[in-house]
Amino acid sequence: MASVLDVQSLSVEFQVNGRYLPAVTNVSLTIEQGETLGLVGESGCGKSVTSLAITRLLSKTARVNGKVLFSGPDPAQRNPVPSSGPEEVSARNVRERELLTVRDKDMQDIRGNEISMIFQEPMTSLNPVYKIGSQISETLLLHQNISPRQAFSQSLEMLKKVGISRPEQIMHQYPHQLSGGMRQRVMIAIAMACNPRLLIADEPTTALDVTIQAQILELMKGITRDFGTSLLLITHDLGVVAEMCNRVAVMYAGEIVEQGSVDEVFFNAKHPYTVGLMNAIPKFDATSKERLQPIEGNVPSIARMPKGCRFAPRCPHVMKQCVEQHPDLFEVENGHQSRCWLSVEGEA
Ligand SMILES: Nc1ncnc2c1ncn2[C@@H]1O[C@H](COP(=O)(O)OP(=O)(O)OP(=O)(O)O)[C@@H](O)[C@H]1O
Repeated sequence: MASVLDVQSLSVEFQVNGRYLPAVTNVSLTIEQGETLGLVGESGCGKSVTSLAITRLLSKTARVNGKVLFSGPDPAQRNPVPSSGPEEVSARNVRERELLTVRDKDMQDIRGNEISMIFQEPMTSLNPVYKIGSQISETLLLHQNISPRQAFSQSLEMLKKVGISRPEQIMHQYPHQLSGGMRQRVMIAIAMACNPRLLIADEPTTALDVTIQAQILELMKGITRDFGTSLLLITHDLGVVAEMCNRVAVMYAGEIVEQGSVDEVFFNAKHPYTVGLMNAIPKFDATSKERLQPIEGNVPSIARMPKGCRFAPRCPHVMKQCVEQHPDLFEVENGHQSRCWLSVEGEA
């Protein structure tokens, strides 16, 4: 079966003062059914722009190239009632569509229904003037051919699934009456209400304190597993990737610089940027006296991208070739790729 998401050579440029500047360059990635792909990198590396390009939510100043193939249920065959298990999901009749060229109306139907999104701050995504119950029901009524009464009872079920205690009362409350963690649970309920094939979560726990973060991640892991949903998890936190993901793509200055299985990339990191990110993680092991090693320097501005390797100005292993020639993504081992001249066979 085709990948749920197959992004091919995606590039995004923004028009700024009459010039087009590259925010995302030649990004290719795939996500299989039920798989979680982590997209990591420092602030400004292009993670959010990539997800907004996939969902066609970029501003009008953006120029997008490439292909975003999404394999979702054939609209004509879609089961109007959300299923509750992976078996039903895989049995759906799927059809591949290219999201950058589908009609706006079709894209609106895909968003929230077949592809859902969760963002960092739930307060900005929830509408402060509507009760929780109406906000979940609204998603169901928009995408599924059901009555308001059915939508209400399915919303209640979803609140139970995301572990909200007293769900009957919460249905009648407003977002400001809930804690941050509960609001994020509600966002997950809304995102999963229509049983999407793909969930995109952009820093979903960054605004929460650590114990709540762990609970929300655990919830997302459980619910995507139960529903058979694929997950694109955007984060700057490698600990979250280790906990949640099957595969990881590391972004730097708008490009993927390394990707592969989490084990391969974590235990056999090839790109000096990935190694730098690993060394910058605090270690809490009592015997460790190592100091944190931040990566010196900053991500280049999209207005001044280096000509060769974009990481060259910060790289501890920089060579003449790196400054002059832009490296491709080289295959290191089966499915493990690194955009570094040192990864070319014979040079490592
Ligand atoms: N509308 C826009 N116009 C011009 N530049 C933009 C626009 N949106 C994003 N950018 C630029 O694109 C680059 C990538 O931004 P993006 O938000 O994707 O980074 P990110 O990796 O998600 O960072 P963060 O973790 O801080 O959200 C940045 O340099 C950003 O300034």
